[in-house]
Amino acid sequence: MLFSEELKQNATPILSAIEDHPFVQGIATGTLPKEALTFYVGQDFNYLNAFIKVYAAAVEKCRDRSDMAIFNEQINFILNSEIHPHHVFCNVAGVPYESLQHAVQAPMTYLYNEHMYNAARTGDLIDIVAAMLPCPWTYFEIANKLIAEGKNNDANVFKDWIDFYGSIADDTDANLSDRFFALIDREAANYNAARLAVIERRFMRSCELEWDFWEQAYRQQDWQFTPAKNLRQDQVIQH
Ligand SMILES: Cc1ncc(C[n+]2csc(CCO)c2C)c(N)n1
Repeated sequence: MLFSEELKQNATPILSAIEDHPFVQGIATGTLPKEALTFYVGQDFNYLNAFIKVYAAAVEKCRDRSDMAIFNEQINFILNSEIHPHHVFCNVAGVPYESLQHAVQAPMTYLYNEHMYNAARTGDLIDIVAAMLPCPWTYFEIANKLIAEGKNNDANVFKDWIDFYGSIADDTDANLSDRFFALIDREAANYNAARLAVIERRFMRSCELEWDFWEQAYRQQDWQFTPAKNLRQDQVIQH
C-alpha cells in the first residue's frame, strides 16, 4: 500500500468526525452563531500567517525548483485567494474583516501553529508536508461532500465558502492535496519504518488539530486565566 493511502486510511475516523462536527454541519445548513464565525476568522487569520511561514520553511528544504514553485504558488494563494472564505464568514456575521486580523492565538491555534513549526524545525521536507497536508485535505473532502449533498445551493449563505474549497471555483487549487500526497510518496522511499511512523504521527496530529480548530471556534474556547481576546493590539507578540 502506498504510504499516502495508509495515511488517508488511518485518518478516516478523524475526517468523519470533522464532517459530523456541528460547525461543519452549520456550514451545510447555513446556520452558525455570529460568535463562532468571528472566533474562527480571527484564529484562522492567525493560523494562515503561520501557515505561510511554514511554507517559507519548506522552500528552504527543497532540492529543486519544481518543488519550490509549489510552495511559492501556495504562499500566493493564501495571501490573495484564501481571504475569500474569510469574507464569506465576515459578511454573514456582519463584522468587518479588518477587526478580526489582530487576534492572539487561542490554545488550539497555538498548539497547531507550534506543531507545524516543530516539523519545520526538527524535520525534513516530508515532515513539514505531513504536518501541513491535513489542512488542504480535510477542507477539500468537507467541501466536496457538501457539494455532493447539494448543500451549495443558492439558499445557503455559505455557498461561496463551499464552492471555494470544493472543485467548483476557478481560483482554487483543487488538486493540492493530491500533489502533496504524491510528494510524500516520493520522499517516503528514503525513510525506514521507524522514521515513517514519526511522519505519520505528525499527519495524524494535524488531522486531530483540524477537529480541535472547529471545536475551539464553535465553543469559543479561550485561555482560562489569560484570555487572548482581552489583550490590546499593541500587546500582541505572538505570530
Ligand atoms: C485551520 C484551517 N485548516 C485548513 C484551512 C484551509 N486551507 C488553508 S491554507 C489551504 C491551502 C493553501 O495552500 C487550505 C486548503 C483553513 N483555512 N484553516
